[in-house]
Amino acid sequence: MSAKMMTFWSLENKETTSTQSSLPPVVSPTQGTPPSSTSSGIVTPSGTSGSSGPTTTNASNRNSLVPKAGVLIIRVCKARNIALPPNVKLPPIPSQPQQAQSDAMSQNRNRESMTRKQFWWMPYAVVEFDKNEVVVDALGGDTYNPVWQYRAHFDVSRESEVSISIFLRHPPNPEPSSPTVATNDYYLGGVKLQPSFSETKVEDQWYEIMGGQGSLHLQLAYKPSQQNTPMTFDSFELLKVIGKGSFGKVYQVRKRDTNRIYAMKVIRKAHIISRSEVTHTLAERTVLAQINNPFIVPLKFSFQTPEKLYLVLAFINGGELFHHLQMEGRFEDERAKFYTAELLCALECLHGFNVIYRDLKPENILIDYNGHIALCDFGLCKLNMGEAETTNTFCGTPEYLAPELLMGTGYTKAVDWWTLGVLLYEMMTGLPPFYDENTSEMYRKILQDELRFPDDMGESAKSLLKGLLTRDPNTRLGNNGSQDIKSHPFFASIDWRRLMQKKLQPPFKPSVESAFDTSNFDEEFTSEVPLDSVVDDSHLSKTLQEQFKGFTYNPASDGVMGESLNTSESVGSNRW
Ligand SMILES: Nc1ncnc2c1ncn2[C@@H]1O[C@H](COP(=O)(O)OP(=O)(O)OP(=O)(O)O)[C@@H](O)[C@H]1O
Repeated sequence: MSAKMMTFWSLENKETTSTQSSLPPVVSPTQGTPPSSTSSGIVTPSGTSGSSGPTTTNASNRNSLVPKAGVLIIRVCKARNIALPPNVKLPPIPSQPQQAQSDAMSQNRNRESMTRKQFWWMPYAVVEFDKNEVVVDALGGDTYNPVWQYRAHFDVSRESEVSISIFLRHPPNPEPSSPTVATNDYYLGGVKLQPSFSETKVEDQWYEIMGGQGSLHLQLAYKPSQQNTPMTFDSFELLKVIGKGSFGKVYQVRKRDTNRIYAMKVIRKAHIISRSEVTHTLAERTVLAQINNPFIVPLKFSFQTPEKLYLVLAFINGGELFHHLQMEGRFEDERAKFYTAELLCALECLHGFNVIYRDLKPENILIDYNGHIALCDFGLCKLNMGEAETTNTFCGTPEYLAPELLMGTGYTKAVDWWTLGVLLYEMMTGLPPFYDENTSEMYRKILQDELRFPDDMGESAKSLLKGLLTRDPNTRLGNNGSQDIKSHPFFASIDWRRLMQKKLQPPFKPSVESAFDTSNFDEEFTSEVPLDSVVDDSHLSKTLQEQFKGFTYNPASDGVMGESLNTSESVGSNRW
């Protein structure tokens, strides 16, 4: 595959939008008619009920039943009668030398003396709430009746499902000298549930394990925040540097009170002002805070100091798609299809909110612990793009630029379908379709060259790619709605409803040891000492500072968690 690609956007080209025909009203997700694209599964038409906002197929809509910010305490107790997937034959389990293998019943009495260990024969659980994942190793029990007795606190900033997935590690390779083959751990099933955000209720129940056998004992309790403490940098401990973008660093951090691990993106105000990027940065914050889609990285909090802006996001620890594609060269068809389908749902959701993403590329796609997609980096997205609206800003990443963007004749949401085609092509072949080391030559190829496919590519993949990589955006597949892409034969095996519920088992699960694990991130970053630099450009004028009004987002102190996508300047509080 090509080297890491840099996003750019032209400074000469001011962000402009023009409307070609009479527009449908630009609708905020919190008011009136729902966004036009409703098939993402997140937003469904609200017209029938006459309600004041979109409703959801699951409880992931933060505009309905929005809980007050607080902490959700989840205790994963134990499971019983778990079964291994058919055809899995395990080697003999070593005799039980460790104390952790003692009888499950003694766990509660004797917990402190036991250690959690990664015995391959003991299932581990991945607990997830709002894309925040905790890996829990067993304390005792056995393969079929593991005991975890683990309690985790999750920050609640919006309504989200709790998901518990149970896995078994692969037994060690009996011939250590043979090359290691990356294998997925065995998935033994899981439980998804909608927690009650009622203060008084403690849920204590056995749940049937779906996608496997047996049942799981869980306890859940929700505590709303008591105080209105503003979030500050000191609420977090910096752990590692995990990435660098054009505007600053991204850190892995630990929130001191709940112990949860997050990604913190730090942006210098002076830097974005000098590059006229304030609008984009505020757009990123607005989109992330508003959109609740299973394949988009959620924003948990944002705050600011006179010098810097801080975005606190769920930490997605399986690494960038770029990292995995680089290691493997290209992906099997099924894997490329799965990622494309999840990304299609993310883009469809953004388009439904009249947002164009504009910067799809393997570097901006993260893989979560279970192997699902999480789209990050909304620094280039464009808001308020109704169906008929065009914009002109020349921005993106050279390899992924759509022809109409290169022509400078204005472009619409359809640019995202072109980039989805480029990405699918790159995942299946290892290189973007019109790749050339010389950028000018690459632009020429994007505009003129015939689209070529390797001999071994299947007919339905070719047909989909031809559709998405159609130069004329008006006849490009997806231009009349994302459903046309979903209905393409290439996706015939995808059950879109189950995909949106994250019920399709990902074809690849990254190897992640714990929530702290950064092994899927570039050592170039993770080896760096994590320090938030002191900057002395704190003399931004009051007028300049005014531009950042509304950036701060801390549901715990704001109290209310719903907000509108179209009012980036007026939401949240201005507290710095
Ligand atoms: N939520 C997250 N979880 C884990 N890693 C993340 C997260 N957000 C960002 N990263 C890492 O940090 C890198 C840089 O983040 P991001 O792309 O948002 O920064 P940027 O400054 O906008 O970059 P660019 O210059 O590409 O626009 C990502 O490619 C990814 O590796």
